[in-house]
Amino acid sequence: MKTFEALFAEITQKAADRPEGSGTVKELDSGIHGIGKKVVEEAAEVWMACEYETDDQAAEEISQLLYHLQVMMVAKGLRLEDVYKYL
Ligand SMILES: N=c1c2ncn([C@@H]3O[C@H](COP(=O)(O)OP(=O)(O)OP(=O)(O)O)[C@@H](O)[C@H]3O)c2ncn1[C@@H]1O[C@H](COP(=O)(O)O)[C@@H](O)[C@H]1O
Repeated sequence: MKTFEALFAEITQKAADRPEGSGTVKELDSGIHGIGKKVVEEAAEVWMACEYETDDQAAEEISQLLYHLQVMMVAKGLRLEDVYKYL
């Protein structure tokens, strides 16, 4: 099972290697504005899933929100420690 840290490392590597067909590369290329829209969209989907859908659907939406937040972190050049220090 993938962890938060492992996903962040994978996304960071994708940003460096820019492999063909990577959704992460495409999203990074949409810029802060484009990534921000995905973050807001997924946050709304988390809310709706938690309110009206199953626990598993809610968990899936939460995983997608975490992914888009990580893409935003990579786009901004933020490291995990930059965020963890506020937890
Ligand atoms: N965990 C994720 C992940 N979660 C969400 N997403 C993206 O977020 C989208 C979810 O959006 P929705 O379900 O709302 O569907 P949608 O709005 O129709 O999606 P789009 O049309 O906007 O792409 C998915 O289509 C993916 O594009 C993810 N994309 C990639 N990952 C992981 O990131 C890693 C790198 O992925 P690639 O860069 O694609 O190789 C891999 O481990 C992947 O499993």
